[in-house]
Amino acid sequence: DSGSAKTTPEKDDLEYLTPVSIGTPPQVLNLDFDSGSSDLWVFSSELPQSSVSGQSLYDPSKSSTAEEVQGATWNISYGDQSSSNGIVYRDVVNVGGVEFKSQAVEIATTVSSQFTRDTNNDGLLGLAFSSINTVQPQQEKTFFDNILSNLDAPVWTADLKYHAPGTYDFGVIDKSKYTGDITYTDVDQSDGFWMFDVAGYGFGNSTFKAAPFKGIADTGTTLAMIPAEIAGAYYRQVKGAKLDSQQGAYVFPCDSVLPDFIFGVGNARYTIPGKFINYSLLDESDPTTCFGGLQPDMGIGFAILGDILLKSTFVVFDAGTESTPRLGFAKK
Ligand SMILES: Cc1ccc(-c2noc([C@H]3C[C@@H](O)CN3)n2)cc1F
Repeated sequence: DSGSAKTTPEKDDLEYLTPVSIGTPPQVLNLDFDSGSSDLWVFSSELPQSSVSGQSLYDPSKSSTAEEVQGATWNISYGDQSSSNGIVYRDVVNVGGVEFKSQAVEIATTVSSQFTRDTNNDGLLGLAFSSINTVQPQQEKTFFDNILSNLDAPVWTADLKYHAPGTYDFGVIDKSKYTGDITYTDVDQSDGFWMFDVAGYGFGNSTFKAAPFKGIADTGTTLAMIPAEIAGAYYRQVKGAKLDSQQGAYVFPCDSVLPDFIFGVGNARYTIPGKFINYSLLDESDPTTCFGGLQPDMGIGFAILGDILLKSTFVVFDAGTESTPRLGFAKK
């Protein structure tokens, strides 16, 4: 098996939404594929109307193949303190033509206000390791883990783009989506994330600094949260940049020319164009102040390499053969 699904960015590339078919007849929901978590959960007909604002709802009672997982519940919270919880069904799930007949579909009976406000986002599809799936009393597997044995290759890939649709592929590495070689690096899955070593960094007219740090590849995070001292050194190159104490984030004049940011994987070097790092207006009411795509990590012990970084490369999430997972990066 192999398949490919188009993923479309919301405004400012805040998140990328991918159509997923669930049930019989298929109910299509647009999900946020998140390599930083491991639950597939959806807005559902079980939610109170006050929690729904335009999202598509999965209704298991309308699917002839839906089966409730008796007694199972789930409860998850995300980096930004948003959260959701509910009960569990199993149903047919199809992503880009790859199908699994008894995927755990976690239906939300509660969602926090951030999700209610996110009107085009019908739920999340977790692609981190199944060890951090939140279903109790018995953990469920991610879609990737479930389809793995049927895939032509034990991989899924992310080709996210700046202000344009990209693709998530399963079971195939599409050579038309990258240039040059793929550089692979080992993954430490012990925290359930795609965690790897960034070899170092450089920006503007500075030379590359071999200063390794750990980070997770997180398609569900919009920005790139990097070690505070590196973020500080980067924004010192930007005239008028300052750490907005209220936001705990760097802002700068919107007409700033931002330097490119180079990051290393092994011996390879990849460039995040400065244009990507001029992420968005801080506030729609002030057209002169902009918000940075690179921000300091909150001292959690590892960087969170989200879409700002991932969209500058072609990324291979490889489960490996002797279950030694690895990440591959290529230019595009
Ligand atoms: C409203 C909303 C809030 C959060 C998220 C969200 N999705 O993935 C992540 C990151 C952070 C880490 O938790 C795992 N990956 N955050 C999505 C939303 F639509």
